[in-house]
Amino acid sequence: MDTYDVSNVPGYLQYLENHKNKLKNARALKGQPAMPQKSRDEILMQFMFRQMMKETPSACEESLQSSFLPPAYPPSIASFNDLKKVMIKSLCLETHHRGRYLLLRSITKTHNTAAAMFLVEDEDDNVFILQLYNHNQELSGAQILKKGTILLVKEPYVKVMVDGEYGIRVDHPSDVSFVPQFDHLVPLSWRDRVSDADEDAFSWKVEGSEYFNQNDFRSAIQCYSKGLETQPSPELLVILQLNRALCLLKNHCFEAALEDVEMVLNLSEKSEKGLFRKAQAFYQLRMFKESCETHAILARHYPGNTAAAHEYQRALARLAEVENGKYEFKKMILEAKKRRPPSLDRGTYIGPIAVKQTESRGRGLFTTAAVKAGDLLLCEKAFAHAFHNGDESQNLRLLIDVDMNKATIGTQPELIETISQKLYKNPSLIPGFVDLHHGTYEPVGVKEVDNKPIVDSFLVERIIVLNSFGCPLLSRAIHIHSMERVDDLTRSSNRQFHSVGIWKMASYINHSCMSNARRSFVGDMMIVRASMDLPADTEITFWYKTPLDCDPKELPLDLQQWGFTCDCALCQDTQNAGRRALSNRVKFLSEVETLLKKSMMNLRVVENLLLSLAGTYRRPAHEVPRLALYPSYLALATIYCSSNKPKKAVQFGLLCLESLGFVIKGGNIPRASGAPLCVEKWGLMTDGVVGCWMTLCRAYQELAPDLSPQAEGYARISYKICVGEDETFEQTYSTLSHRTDGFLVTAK
Ligand SMILES: C[S@@+](CC[C@H](N)C(=O)[O-])C[C@H]1O[C@@H](n2cnc3c(N)ncnc32)[C@H](O)[C@@H]1O
Repeated sequence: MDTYDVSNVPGYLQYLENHKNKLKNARALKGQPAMPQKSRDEILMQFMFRQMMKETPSACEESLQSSFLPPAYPPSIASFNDLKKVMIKSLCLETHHRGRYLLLRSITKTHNTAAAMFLVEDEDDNVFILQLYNHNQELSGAQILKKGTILLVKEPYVKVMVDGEYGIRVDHPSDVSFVPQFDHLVPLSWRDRVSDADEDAFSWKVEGSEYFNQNDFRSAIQCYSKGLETQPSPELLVILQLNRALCLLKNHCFEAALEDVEMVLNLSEKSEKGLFRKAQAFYQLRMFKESCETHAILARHYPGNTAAAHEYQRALARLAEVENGKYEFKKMILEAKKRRPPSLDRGTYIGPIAVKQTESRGRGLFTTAAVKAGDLLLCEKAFAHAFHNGDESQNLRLLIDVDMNKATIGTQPELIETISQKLYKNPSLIPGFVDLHHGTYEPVGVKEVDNKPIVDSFLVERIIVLNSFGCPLLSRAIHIHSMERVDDLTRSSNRQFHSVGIWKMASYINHSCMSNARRSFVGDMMIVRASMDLPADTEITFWYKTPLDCDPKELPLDLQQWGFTCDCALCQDTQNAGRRALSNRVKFLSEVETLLKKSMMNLRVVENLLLSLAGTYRRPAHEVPRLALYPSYLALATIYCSSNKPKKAVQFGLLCLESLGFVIKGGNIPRASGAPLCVEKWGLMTDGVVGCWMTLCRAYQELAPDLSPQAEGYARISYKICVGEDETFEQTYSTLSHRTDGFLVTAK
């Protein structure tokens, strides 16, 4: 949703086709020996040269990096004990070596491009390229793969890579493990020291702490684990377990950290560090209630621990957000502007909504109580978010997925990696994530093997394709941008974004062009508000793609990517409209748009054309919105308001809202009675609606001053629905603005 899909853009389409051809040619080599007929030195020289060339971008080289997804293959679900060792010399091309494992040692440093890539050797001294996908963040900083790192690859997949080289490709995090030097699998010739037998728990603790001080948490964890195996004294056991818990926290393995501190607290229930780390692990797992409960015990026993007291306050604030849905949105906006990535430390509020089975759209999200337009339904922290800072091409990638016939530009590869690693490190999150819609993809159905979770990165990718949202840094900025473009009639809200994320609860919302809710973003928080009054037990829908800006003939929208066709009233009506009515609609619309772009125009001619355009619709607008009309009505309302014809401004302002499906009472001039202005039914919500209400507010000032603040009130609700909050309304709109739609050009 709102991602940069370039699958049908000619240049990329060609790219996709070329890639498919390469895959076809590669498949023809299936089963042939993979080991190159070159000496070890030749391979090494060639590898280094290629990496050097990749690191020195030439002037003509495109800055956009590509990631290619091969046809999906399942992760290994074999137990290590059932696997036999295979050597490089026996590997075959385009083959998944099921029932086998490779023990490898890196002989070069890592080159982190789309994948972490390096040369490895086996015990026969044969060398080969290894590509580890979804490991870049894991293998960065102090944890970068050093020369001499030992790895075990389960059921290795050997591929002809895009550049024609041969290599082992690992996609699933659970298919590879980093083997400590002292593991019994490691041959003596690969060890720095001959034996670790004499090392005691204390030595392991010292060694672990050295790694910790270098921020190499993976190696530190290995040392502390080894120390724990050597029957340490009770004091040392607690230290090793606490130290390992800290490293696990730093390495984002929050569940394992929790297990360690529980062990400590079983031995010593008042351990200050144990309680503190437990509270931190719960916080990171977003279990704020449990975190607060642990903090309460900590505060009782250690009232002087100021760091813990500070974190307790933080956990209490999160809990309040989760329970009450009260957020300081202005503060969040400032934070989102400053923080990179804009990851906000906030809790998720789930309003009066619940997931339920629908009749024909799988599961959907429903209201559990009646709500009003503008009410907060959901304010959700991203499960994972990959941010792209618009100015740099740094983490921007072209992702080619041959299975799905899809090419996207954005941060999708980073998101696949972030989620794959998050699940691998915190397996309790797997069921909730893989419950998300994944179409026809068949998961392996095995949760763990040898006490390690199985993570399928292709399943992760498929879930991302079907459930991810492209998102701006701030929806408010997008709103401002669309209001600044006064000359653009449509003020497009059909946007595509390079940043992408997964919001699990929002993923259950189905699409309808006749949407009744709208999403907006502040950093990595998604805000979903009702865009109309909804009774209890109503299915909540929003746009995967907006129907507002498309050519009338483009309905029903192309939603093929999600595997369904929209059958809302709008799409059905367009399909039933008949060719003649549709081509007339297109013709009149184009004529009106051309006229409205001119600096001098005959407004009577425009009005007559709009009457003809309205005549192409058969059903009333409150049943089927008249999308081709609303931008022109809005333009006329603005023109009449600024040329001091408030009556006409009211007429066209109301027509604009009615064309979007609104039913408004008490707004017409002359007034039939002194009845208040009242929206009896809300229509489709687009950014322009805010300006339309503000134009009405201005026009009523002269004609019916009591209606003016009511129109402003509706502008405020509409603003809240569009940008997620109304705390910044006064910074953005004012009745004193020199613009008739109240927009403040100084809004930032
Ligand atoms: C993000 S998921 C929405 C939740 C999903 N219905 C579920 O059961 O998890 C997107 C998928 O929902 C289904 N869907 C969404 N809107 C639909 C609609 N208007 N009509 C039919 N299916 C729809 C499609 O299968 C689509 O790929």
